[in-house]
Amino acid sequence: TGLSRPQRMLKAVQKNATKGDPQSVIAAIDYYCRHKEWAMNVGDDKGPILDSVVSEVNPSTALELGTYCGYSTVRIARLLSPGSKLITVEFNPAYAAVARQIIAHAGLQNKVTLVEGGSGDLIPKIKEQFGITSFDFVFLDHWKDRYLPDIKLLEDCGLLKKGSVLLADNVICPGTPEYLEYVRNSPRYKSQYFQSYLEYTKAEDGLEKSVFLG
Ligand SMILES: C[S@@+](CC[C@H](N)C(=O)[O-])C[C@H]1O[C@@H](n2cnc3c(N)ncnc32)[C@H](O)[C@@H]1O
Ligand SMILES: O=C(c1ccccc1)c1ccc(O)c(O)c1[N+](=O)[O-]
Ligand SMILES: [Mg+2]
Repeated sequence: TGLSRPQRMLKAVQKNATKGDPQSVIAAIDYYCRHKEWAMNVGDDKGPILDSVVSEVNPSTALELGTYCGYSTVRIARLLSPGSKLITVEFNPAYAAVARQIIAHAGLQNKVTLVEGGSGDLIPKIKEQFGITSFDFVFLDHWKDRYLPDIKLLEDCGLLKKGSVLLADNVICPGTPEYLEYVRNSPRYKSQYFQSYLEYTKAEDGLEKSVFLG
């Protein structure tokens, strides 16, 4: 049956992107997904919004839930200051294998720790395994029904502090109604919606930025 979609994406990166150049990796993936075959990367409409929030927060510690092929991992890691760390979580081993190669092609492997496993299993182990006391920034982009349970888990594990920023993809399409209701009505969060488009399409989608108030 040949190569998988992630493997075809990896080939496009290896063919068209310059090793050690994150911007060319991002451009190669966006070109492939816009002109050859759609894939569920945050993409080049929402990507600049992600970039602006990451740059504003300038996190020392960052967490990404849902790696897939590593597109948003590269977007985030390329903006991190020296010594900052991004942990990204992916429970599909085939996707994780492709992501490692794409992250390496961008030359960002020293800034990124890719953990294979489920977010629900990993989050409670983060403090002991990585010596991280809290996250400055969290990008939520895994299965949409996991957003709410996982932020509650982050709260309960004491991994959020006053000022921690959560940025959630797909709050309109496919949609995350329970998560939105929670962060928009909880006194513990200050939320803001950034309207955009579902990656590589004209459908509406957007990102929700929520600041933890402690
Ligand atoms: C939309 S894709 C991630 C896209 C990526 N953030 C980007 O923008 O390039 C969602 C990914 O989350 C993974 N995933 C879903 N639920 C998960 C969970 N509970 N723990 C870890 N990975 C999960 C899926 O296997 C899939 O690769
Ligand atoms: O759920 C889908 C989906 C549903 C149906 C078919 C393909 C993808 C999706 C669509 C756009 C996203 O940005 C995204 O993060 C996801 N996801 O899987 O997490
Ligand atoms: Mg998404």
